[in-house]
Amino acid sequence: MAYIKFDDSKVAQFVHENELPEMQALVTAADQELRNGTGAGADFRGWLTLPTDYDHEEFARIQTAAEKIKQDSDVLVVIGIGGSYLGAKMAVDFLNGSFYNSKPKSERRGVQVVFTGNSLSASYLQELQDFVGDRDFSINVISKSGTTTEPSIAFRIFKEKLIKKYGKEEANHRIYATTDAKNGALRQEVEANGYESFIIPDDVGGRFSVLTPVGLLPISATGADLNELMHGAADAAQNYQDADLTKNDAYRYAALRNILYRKGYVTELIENYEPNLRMLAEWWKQLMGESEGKDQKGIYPSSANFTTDLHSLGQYIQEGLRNLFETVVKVEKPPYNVDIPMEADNLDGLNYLKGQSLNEVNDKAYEGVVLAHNDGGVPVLTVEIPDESEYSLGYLIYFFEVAVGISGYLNGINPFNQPGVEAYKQNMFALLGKPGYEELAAKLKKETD
Ligand SMILES: O=P(O)(O)OC[C@H]1O[C@H](O)[C@H](O)[C@@H](O)[C@@H]1O
Repeated sequence: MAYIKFDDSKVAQFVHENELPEMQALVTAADQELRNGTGAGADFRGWLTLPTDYDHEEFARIQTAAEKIKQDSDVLVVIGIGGSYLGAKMAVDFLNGSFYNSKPKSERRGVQVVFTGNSLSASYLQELQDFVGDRDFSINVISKSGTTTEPSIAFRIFKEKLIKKYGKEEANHRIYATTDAKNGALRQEVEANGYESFIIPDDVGGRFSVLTPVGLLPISATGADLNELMHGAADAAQNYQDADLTKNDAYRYAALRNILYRKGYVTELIENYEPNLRMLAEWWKQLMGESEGKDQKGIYPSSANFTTDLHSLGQYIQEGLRNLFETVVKVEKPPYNVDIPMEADNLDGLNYLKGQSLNEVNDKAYEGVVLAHNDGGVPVLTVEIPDESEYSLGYLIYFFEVAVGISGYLNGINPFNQPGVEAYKQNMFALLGKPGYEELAAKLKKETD
């Protein structure tokens, strides 16, 4: 029995029975490109074997660092953007629920973990500084390139606060840097100041890096079990190796989304029924969007959070432009369940729910939505995980990572680069007067005059 249950029965009416078998030859070719390194971007496949092939000494050092942070800090300020933010935030929320940071210390397994450096909002930065206040804190600054503007600015601000509070020497012991082994400004700062540092492997791109120190230190600071997380990913790596579409659900997912894409279903909505999975969608959107949106093609990855968004986007999904398909990430057994109280006067008429728990009501909502959206012309895929454990999260991460690798090759692109994200940065640097950008600045000035 598969650990993740992948249900594609609700795309059956949109996909002819020949279509999936017809994809097999292409999937087999994509699998070979991915496994043998003959496809584009082959230098960035480190995530494929990462769940078993990682630096165990560093892994232990991460856990030691997390213990130290738990001893000497109330808050860990995690600074990063894109792949150096989304995976960590997604995992922290997934594993600890919606109110982790608000819980009293005695009810938390770790320190409060807050995130910044993921926008250029002065207000957010100020509010976060106020939130940290006079309490003890440490910083985990994360940047693969070590040169990204948003985290660099946030780091300067929180570093200043840290130095003011503790003095330079103690501050240096409270900064944990996760970056490239050799390159980038952050690595230089590590060398100069002796921060404890962790390495983002060269062959793992940012959006595939959640199981590297990028995600592991923030996750560990909340007290979550890193071994179980890696164990889940390792089992997934083992179980999603067969190129046979009847045996590999991650590959089947990749094939089906390409079949749907070619029929005009060009937008995929990732959906959940649990608010602490909201950031899973944000992580997934970078994974899919940066991997697949290139060469003027690719599925547009979007999201909806249910049942919340049934009351906002539901109308569009049901009856709007028919270019959508849905992928639901469903949790079979969420961590909690709640009974709905019965009232003698039944003024709100809810007593018909007698004997049904809130999780059962949520499940019925899911079933009702799938049927309605299917009737409305929307194909629905479901990826069901048993629970919200570390093991399940590791498994799920790997499911989507391997799926996007195959999916990208099926669509004839390099799933592992992201050339397009540089375009705006050049303009921004020129407009801000960064040295080396004088020529572009003059050109932009002419265009805007
Ligand atoms: O980790 P960093 O080098 O700071 O990069 C953070 C992010 O910024 C970029 O713009 C890339 O598009 C992302 O792939 C990356 O995850």
